[in-house]
Amino acid sequence: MNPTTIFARATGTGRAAIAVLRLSGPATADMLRTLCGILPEPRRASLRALRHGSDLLDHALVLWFPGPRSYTGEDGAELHLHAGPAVVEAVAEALVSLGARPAEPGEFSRRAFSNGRIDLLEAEGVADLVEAETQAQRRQALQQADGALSRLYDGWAQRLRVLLAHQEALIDFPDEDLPPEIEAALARDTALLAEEMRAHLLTGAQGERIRDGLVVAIVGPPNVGKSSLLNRLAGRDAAMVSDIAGTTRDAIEVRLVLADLPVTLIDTAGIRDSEDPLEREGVRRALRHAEHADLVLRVACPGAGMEPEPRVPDDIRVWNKTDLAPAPEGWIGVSAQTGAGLDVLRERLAAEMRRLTDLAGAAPLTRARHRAGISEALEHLDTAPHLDLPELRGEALRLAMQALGRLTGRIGVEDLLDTVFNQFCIGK
Ligand SMILES: Nc1nc2c(c(=O)[nH]1)N(C=O)[C@@H](CNc1ccc(C(=O)N[C@@H](CCC(=O)O)C(=O)O)cc1)CN2
Ligand SMILES: Nc1nc2c(ncn2[C@@H]2O[C@H](COP(=O)(O)OP(=O)(O)OP(=O)(O)O)[C@@H](O)[C@H]2O)c(=O)[nH]1
Ligand SMILES: [K+]
Repeated sequence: MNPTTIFARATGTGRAAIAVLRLSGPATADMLRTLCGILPEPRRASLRALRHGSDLLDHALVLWFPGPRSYTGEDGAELHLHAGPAVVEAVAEALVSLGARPAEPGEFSRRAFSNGRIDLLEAEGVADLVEAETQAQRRQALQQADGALSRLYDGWAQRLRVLLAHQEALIDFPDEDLPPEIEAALARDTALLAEEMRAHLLTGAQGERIRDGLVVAIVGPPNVGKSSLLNRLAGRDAAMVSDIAGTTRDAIEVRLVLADLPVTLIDTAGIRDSEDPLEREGVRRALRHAEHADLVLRVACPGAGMEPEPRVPDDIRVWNKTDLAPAPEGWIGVSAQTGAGLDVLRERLAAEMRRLTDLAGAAPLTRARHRAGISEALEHLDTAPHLDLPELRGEALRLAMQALGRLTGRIGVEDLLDTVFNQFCIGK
């Protein structure tokens, strides 16, 4: 059955000069002929009057992409319109009356996937590229969209295929005089592959931090200036400041970009013993945030009790209110009031964040889906050597291969496609 021809606005809906409608599907050529009179030259921007019946809709730049040399692999087109909502609406209505329907989120990329233009990992990379807000996210997304993870996983699947062939040779000729080295080599190569996967799993910590952002919690006793510090770092008055101890009850989160990386700064309730149930809950949450954060800023100041809670070595110790008294040895001295020392603190934070996201050039896994797939493959590889029967060892290798195949989408993923593509925005 022919797929329906779909269309969507590919550009944003804010006030703008140009709006791009993209089309994909077998009726594209007919629709262009109806709207423009003739088909424009392939892949060249042509200025055309768009008409529907007697109605002149717009003067637009029109691009015609005959399949399979198109993003989706189907016939496709782009209409670069004047962005007035009434213009876009008129053209959309004309397309619907010609048999097209609005696309679902991610439907263009889903068709590109179905037509073998991109695999699932590349599609996810494209989705991340569309969402990228920081330069680190852009680089990582582009790398994945360009197939870096696909090549890695395909390479592993290929090695597994060879191992499986050797394993099957052992099954088919059990009494044959296969050199005993084969069995040993198989075990060794399987273990080697498993080690590479284990190392790759570790990159997920960095990859997911780059994609989702790092969490930095600001903790310490009441009134040391945690909220003041958050406001300084955020560059705006996000959290309330007062000289009343226990001002911040629930955590306050601010998103910002530091060292090209997305970071969520969390201001937490001042940690102290309190009878007030609300404040106690605030303290409980503060401790939980500190525990789950990628980095913790431990704040203290003159006169405040120091380090009532256990301190983790990676914590950054910040001494606030240096306008009142200098910082002791081993603390970064700042004044949230005057701004003194803030640059040093930002640089230290940036350095720690770079350390937590450093990949030394490796392509990291970037999603829980990847972590789950690699973990599954790894489990099978780790089990294989402990199975007595060569048939079972072969089956374990096959299952590991399948887990990798589901990551690229090369095998058995129908059930998974909705989850992956529904996360896309419309028009992608
Ligand atoms: N106007 C516009 N800008 C865009 C896109 C688009 O579709 N339209 N893209 C959409 O995501 C991105 C560019 N990526 C693209 C990837 C493949 C093809 C494509 O048509 N590929 C064909 C033909 C290549 C060629 O002309 O030589 C192919 O690979 O066969 C187009 C865009 C970003 N910018
Ligand atoms: N002198 C001086 N006062 C500061 C500085 N930073 C904050 N303060 C003052 O210290 C008091 C407490 O500041 P907050 O930012 O509310 O402190 P907090 O740690 O968030 O307090 P809680 O929410 O109660 O835990 C306020 O009166 C601030 O104006 C500083 O660098 N120097
Ligand atoms: K306070």
